[in-house]
Amino acid sequence: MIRTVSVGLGDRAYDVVIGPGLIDRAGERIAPVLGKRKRVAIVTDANVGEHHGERLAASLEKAGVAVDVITIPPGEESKSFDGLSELSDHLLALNLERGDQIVAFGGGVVGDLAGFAAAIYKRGIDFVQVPTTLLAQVDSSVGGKTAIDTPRGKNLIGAFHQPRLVLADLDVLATLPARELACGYAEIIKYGLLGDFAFFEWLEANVAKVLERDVDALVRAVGRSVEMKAEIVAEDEKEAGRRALLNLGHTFGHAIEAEMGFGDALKHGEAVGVGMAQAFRFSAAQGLCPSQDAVRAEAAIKAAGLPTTLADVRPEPFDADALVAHCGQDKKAEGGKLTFVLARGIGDAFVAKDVDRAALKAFLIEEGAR
Ligand SMILES: NC(=O)c1ccc[n+]([C@@H]2O[C@H](COP(=O)([O-])OP(=O)(O)OC[C@H]3O[C@@H](n4cnc5c(N)ncnc54)[C@H](O)[C@@H]3O)[C@@H](O)[C@H]2O)c1
Ligand SMILES: O=C(O)C(=O)C[C@@H](O)[C@H](O)[C@H](O)COP(=O)(O)O
Ligand SMILES: [Zn+2]
Repeated sequence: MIRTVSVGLGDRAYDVVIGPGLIDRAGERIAPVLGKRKRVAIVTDANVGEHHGERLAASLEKAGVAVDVITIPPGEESKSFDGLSELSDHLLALNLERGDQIVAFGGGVVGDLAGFAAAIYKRGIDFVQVPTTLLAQVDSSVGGKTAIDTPRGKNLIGAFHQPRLVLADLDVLATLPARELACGYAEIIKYGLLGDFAFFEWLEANVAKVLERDVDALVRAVGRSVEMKAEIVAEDEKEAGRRALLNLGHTFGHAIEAEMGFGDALKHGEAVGVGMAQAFRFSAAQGLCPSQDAVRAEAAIKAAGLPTTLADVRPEPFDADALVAHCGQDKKAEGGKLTFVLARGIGDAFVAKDVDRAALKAFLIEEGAR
């Protein structure tokens, strides 16, 4: 039942271990990647800490690891300059040394924030990811993108910093709220939409099983997602080319998130649901993709209870110019020109450079922005 996927990055290669029962034996797997002093700071949020914190700390201590725990407030708001400042101060107060490590124990918010803190603390220390949301298990814990948000946009301040090990314990998903499970599903179906039609068809048939947390379905869904991400990251770690495909739905999605102010009203996975449906509709409107593929992609995203339109996010229309301006802040933009991930069909995404701003604005107005 345990599946291990390796991220092939030479002397920085690491394993992503997926399966049930990993938290209780995490110490045995984490201790060997630690320095001489075997000391870690677990960074977690209040929800994860309450449900699973003691078990992780006990498992590490049993393996001879000295543990301190730092608990941050749950929610995207923690992925901010203020959140980073508080966390860095806490790490300094513990006097964590360069040979010590951070264990990021939580969803993508904890992973992105703690990973970024690890990248810059005393000019960089190692860290381990123990992802506890479906989204973090299939996506954010793998690949080394770490960041915080600013009011100007999503993940705009950050670093590439790869973890030493990822432990994705499927048992912890038992306590995850259904809304968060759907957010993870958005990033899972992204892999099918961007490059694996057979996986997409399997997801169409098995969406209920994944959302019911059927273990076999989770092993397959998480395993295939991580396998695809690991392969892409190993080929293009710093997003010079193909890695941008993992951004399908994110240029639209991040723009909507920024307009919504990074709160609880719209979660990242939900924004990606809308963004991917928009990427397919925009591709169809540009004559790049059959319109029946856009309809099918949207139906598959909706089947998980995810939003797919701007009106699903809020009744008040979005400002088209503001959305276009956010797209211009996107990290894929080049020479002031917009880059999007578009599709020729389901399972066949590509990177489109120099997307026309007027066409984008007209499309967003079609979509209900004003
Ligand atoms: N670095 C990357 O490659 C990458 C990829 C995708 C997303 N992200 C980022 O990840 C973030 C979203 O992550 P997320 O969706 O995991 O959200 P999250 O970290 O906010 O977690 C969602 C909620 O679930 C709770 N939670 C987590 N695990 C739980 C568990 N096992 N049981 C009960 N409650 C639990 C958390 O406390 C939180 O309230 C966004 O900031 C996004 O930008 C980064
Ligand atoms: O790992 C990647 O590469 C991704 O694009 C994965 C995305 O799901 C993730 O949300 C990522 O943080 C977005 O990256 P960004 O560079 O657009 O901030
Ligand atoms: Zn994402």
